[in-house]
Amino acid sequence: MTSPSAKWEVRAELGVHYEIVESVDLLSVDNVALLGSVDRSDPSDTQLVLVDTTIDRLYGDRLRAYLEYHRVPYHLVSLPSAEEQKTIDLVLSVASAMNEAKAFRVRNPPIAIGGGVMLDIVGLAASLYRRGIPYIRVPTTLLGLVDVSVAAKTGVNFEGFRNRLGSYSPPLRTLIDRSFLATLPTRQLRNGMGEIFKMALIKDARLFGLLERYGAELIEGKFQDAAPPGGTAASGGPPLWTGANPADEVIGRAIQGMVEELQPNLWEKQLERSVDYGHSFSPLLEMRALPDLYHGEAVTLDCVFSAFLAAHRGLLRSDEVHRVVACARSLGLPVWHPLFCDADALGEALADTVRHRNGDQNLPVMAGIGSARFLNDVTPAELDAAAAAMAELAPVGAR
Ligand SMILES: NC(=O)c1ccc[n+]([C@@H]2O[C@H](COP(=O)([O-])OP(=O)(O)OC[C@H]3O[C@@H](n4cnc5c(N)ncnc54)[C@H](O)[C@@H]3O)[C@@H](O)[C@H]2O)c1
Ligand SMILES: O=C(CO)[C@@H](O)[C@H](O)[C@H](O)[C@H](O)COP(=O)(O)O
Ligand SMILES: [Zn+2]
Repeated sequence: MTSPSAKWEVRAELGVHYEIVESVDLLSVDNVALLGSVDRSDPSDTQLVLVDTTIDRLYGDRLRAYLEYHRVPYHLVSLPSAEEQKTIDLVLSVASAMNEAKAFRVRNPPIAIGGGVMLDIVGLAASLYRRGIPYIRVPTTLLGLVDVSVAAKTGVNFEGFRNRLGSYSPPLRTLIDRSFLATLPTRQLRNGMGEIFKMALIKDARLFGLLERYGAELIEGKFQDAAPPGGTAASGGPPLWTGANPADEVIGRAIQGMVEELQPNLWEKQLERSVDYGHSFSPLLEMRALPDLYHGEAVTLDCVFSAFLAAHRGLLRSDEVHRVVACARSLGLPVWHPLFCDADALGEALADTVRHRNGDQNLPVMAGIGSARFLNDVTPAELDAAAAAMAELAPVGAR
């Protein structure tokens, strides 16, 4: 029936809509945002809730009480969550939990509550289960709130490579509640600041100013203060924040920046992505350094290293480089690491990133504070020069 020249074509559009919604005190029994986000048209459906073990320890009792108060039959599964455990094995454990909870194709989506690791694992499992079911994200870390909250991507680490297995699978909805940050350890708050710092450097000079002025105080107050921290009195100037308080403005601007950058290029057909700033050398080096470096710390090191590359090209003045380094330090983030001074490791990391970017460097670099451009011709000599500049930041004993 078919001649050798016969040909059929299939074209389809993949429309997508999801939302990131703030809802304060999600686990209060009066707050129905959590259950209102899932289709519970049959109240006898078992609600699958996946949490990380720390969240279970800290919030498990409240969560169970919340579900029981609303008479929701539930299957609550608690999974370990650390970068070293972000593997396909845990994705399969989540798929088993979906079977146990008798998950539907669309109805009654699973709810994932935890940091970026947990959300990535559940997101990938949801994209595989029945070839894709919806899910709800509830980030509980700062990094989760400002970055994973908006992302369409899921992923797990594989054979020493970061997010080597993954999918594009946005959630149905992300619920944002910064009250979870009250229990987050200081180093994890700093870690989340790493991604906010990245966004400020390439897109939002005002956000950078807010970080310089209020960043350290926000970390100290775990982003909980309703009133502005004492920046006004301490610095003598008028307050910089314009929203209800600096915590909301910093989180809000970071999320808004992600939405603006991701929405026009959600499926990453365009591989020049400014949100890849801080993610050019770090993916491989972060994995090599495990468990020493958290993701946001590795991103910060890459941001500082790439600032030296930009300065070498005349895209950044020395006073701007100085502000970048000083701001990272004020946030308690690292500005030096031996792997970022190792030209061979840096070259290897860039080579893998070039493969990820389909053969081009597409290296985002700062062009002044708050804007970016892309380089495609960075040489090994430039990597050496930036590595040498980074080595100058080493603590005296480490030089
Ligand atoms: N999908 C995406 O596009 C995307 C975007 C950015 C980052 N990520 C991924 O996110 C991961 C990093 O996420 P992370 O920084 O949230 O780390 P994480 O998920 O490992 O969480 C950090 C630690 O904090 C604990 N924790 C979580 N919430 C807490 C709370 N409220 N109180 C006390 N402890 C709490 C966790 O149990 C964990 O021990 C990386 O694997 C990264 O690749 C994914
Ligand atoms: O780390 C991540 C995603 O894992 C985000 O912070 C970030 O904005 C970007 O999505 C990165 O550019 C990483 O992309 P990829 O290397 O995982 O493809
Ligand atoms: Zn990141």
